Amino acid sequence: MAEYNRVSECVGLITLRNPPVNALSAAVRQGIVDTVQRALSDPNVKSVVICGQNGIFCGGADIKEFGSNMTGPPLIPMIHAIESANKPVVAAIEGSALGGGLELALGCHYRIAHSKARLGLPEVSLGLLPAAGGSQRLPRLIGVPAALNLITTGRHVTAAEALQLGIVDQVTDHNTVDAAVKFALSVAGRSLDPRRISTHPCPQQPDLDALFEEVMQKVRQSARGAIAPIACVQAVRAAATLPYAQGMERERELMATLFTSGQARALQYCFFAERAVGRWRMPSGARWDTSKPRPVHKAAVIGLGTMGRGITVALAQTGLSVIAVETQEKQLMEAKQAISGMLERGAKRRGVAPALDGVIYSQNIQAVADVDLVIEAVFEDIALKTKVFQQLSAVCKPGTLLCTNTSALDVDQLASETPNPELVVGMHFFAPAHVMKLLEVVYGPRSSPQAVATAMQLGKKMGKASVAVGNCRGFVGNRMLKPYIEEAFFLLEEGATPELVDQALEEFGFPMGVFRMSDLSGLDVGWRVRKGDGLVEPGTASGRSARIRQGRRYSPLGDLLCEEGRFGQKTGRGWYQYDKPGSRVARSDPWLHSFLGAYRAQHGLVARRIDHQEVLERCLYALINEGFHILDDGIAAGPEDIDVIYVSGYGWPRHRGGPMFYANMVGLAKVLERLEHYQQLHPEVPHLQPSSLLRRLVASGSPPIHKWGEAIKKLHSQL
Ligand SMILES: CC/C=C\C=C\CC(=O)SCCNC(=O)CCNC(=O)[C@H](O)C(C)(C)COP(=O)(O)OP(=O)(O)OC[C@H]1O[C@@H](n2cnc3c(N)ncnc32)[C@H](O)[C@@H]1OP(=O)(O)O
Repeated sequence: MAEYNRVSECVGLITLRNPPVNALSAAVRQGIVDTVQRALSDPNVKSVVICGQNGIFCGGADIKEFGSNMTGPPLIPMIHAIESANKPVVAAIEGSALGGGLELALGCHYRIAHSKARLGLPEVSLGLLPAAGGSQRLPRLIGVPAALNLITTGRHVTAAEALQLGIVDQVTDHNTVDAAVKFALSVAGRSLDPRRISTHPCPQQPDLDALFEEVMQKVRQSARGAIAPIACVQAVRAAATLPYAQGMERERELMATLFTSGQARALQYCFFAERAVGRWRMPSGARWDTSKPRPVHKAAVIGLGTMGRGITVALAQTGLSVIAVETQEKQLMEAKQAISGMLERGAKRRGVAPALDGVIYSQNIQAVADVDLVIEAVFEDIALKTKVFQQLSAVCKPGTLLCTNTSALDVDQLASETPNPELVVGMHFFAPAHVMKLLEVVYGPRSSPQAVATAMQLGKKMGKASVAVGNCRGFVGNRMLKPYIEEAFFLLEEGATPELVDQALEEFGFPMGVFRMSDLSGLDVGWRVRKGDGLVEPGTASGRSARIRQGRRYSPLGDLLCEEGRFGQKTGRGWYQYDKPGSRVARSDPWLHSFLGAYRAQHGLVARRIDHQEVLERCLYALINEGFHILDDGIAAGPEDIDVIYVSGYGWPRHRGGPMFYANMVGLAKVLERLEHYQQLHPEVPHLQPSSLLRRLVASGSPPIHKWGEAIKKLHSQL
């Protein structure tokens, strides 16, 4: 709703009230329409101020309403009525003015912002465009290039940048509403014609066609199949080339296409999923809202390899004191130099001072005696990690939380080697740890809720999408990746090439296909794991039996490449070839193609034609199937957890919502039918055997994804 008051005798003050972000719900829109009319019809009111309660102007349209039949007054005429008013209307912007919130402000005649406010048109990140006149007014106000930048990226700008761009008229460090009221009084009675943005022509721009062509090309490249950024460019083009009314019509048409698209649904799902994972719960019943995190002022990182360095930077950038420990002097000095460089570059980018003094370097593990939390990031070796944990248990003050950054080892086993297993959790960072958004917080049966709450809160402070997951081999992300990679290997055996598989996955929207990604991360990583699992055998055997290991189909292709010293980019050869070791541009490698031919001949495999559809179904449905196993096992609390992990850490295209959302969109029955089909063709591949949860969900009528939680509970209680 919107509240109306008269202040300073002749200013009508309208306050948007819809916690937490004053979203423009039907009730708020109705409130604005009513109160604006009231202010305009009151002869004692000379000017109007619109503000939001609780220090936030407005977070935009109410995204929750998008999925339902929208009622209440529409935004466009509401904003138009404000712009057409014959009394000055001033927006008092505190906190955020985003999306429809900024569009409302652009309909006002003046905008006053608090210095800490953020403004933006983030609709593109929800699969939409600013369709309440924003795509038409902003270019008229700030020019085409700046508007294109803001609208196609959805980035939020500070009040200072907004002032510089001309979005706001004044910035204040004081009470914004008071400043806006004072301002409103000062402009009462002035002509409003020049203040109605929709009546302005777009500022002239030389060589408009070339500009739009260049931007469109850039946007198409980075969009990876997302349609909203392209529609945003088209809408701004309409602003630049058409009269306002026709531009609005084009805005409406483009929005109509986007609004009902699967992409908008997926992106809006991601928005809520990212918030839902913060409300974590464990199978024990422990939950986010009943578990109090411990304060963390001082942290330590043990082991300053690539991961440890990134973690140190991520911690220091949150303002924590960090003790960074590396036992070898040379490595410690190298790490210090690298960490300082990363901190300096990060600070420069963010326009702040680097937190160099926040990190203390030491060769001695005793230096961590008084820290609140330790993150161990030594080499992935259970014996080594166990030793470090035992040392930490002896050195640290009582109650220090012990976290392990492992991607594969058993967190429970590690915890059981310490006197206080309740203080142990996994913190699985992704490289580079100061850049990548994802953090899996891994709890074991003995991890205390407080330990989980503390790690989750620290993750949030570091700006990570933190997801609490149970302990199992590979946790959630890597566990699901295994069948995906295995299917890609099998496809090569059956006749595909790395180029074909990668192209199908990249067209789907992954930034890199499985083979280009494997070249980037290093083929030796998986080789080491497979060796540890006793799967690697000398490469001379041939025939089907050579490709069945531990009772299931196995492809030794990756092992054979490693035996050739082809570890990917770092050796200049992998699934592709590179100009030199370390170079990043992958080129097709004729050697690899003849190697595949020889391999198939040796194993009696006849290459067949494989299309993109089969690549997608085999790789993605195998991965999704593992996701259902994970849900059934209670390792992830809900599909949102899996989807946030995949979108934030594994390059799953956000406009497809994550693997479980994608399965829901494709239809669970279809996923089940295709898995059954492939399982019949490949009975020796257990990961193609449909999960029992998937079967049960289909049998119970394929409930929509937001009802899976209930369905899973019900299905479990029936077991
Ligand atoms: C014809 C025209 C038709 C449609 C036009 C659409 C234009 C639009 O306006 S689309 C919406 C554009 N706005 C946004 O994208 C802003 C989204 N919100 C945010 O970026 C942030 O929430 C924030 C406003 C910057 C506040 O951040 P923070 O303080 O970190 O809080 P959160 O945890 O993010 O949010 C708190 C709580 O509010 C819910 N919420 C936030 N924004 C909206 C919204 N626009 N609609 C509905 N609900 C919103 C958010 O989901 C959180 O609630 P949970 O229950 O935790 O999910």
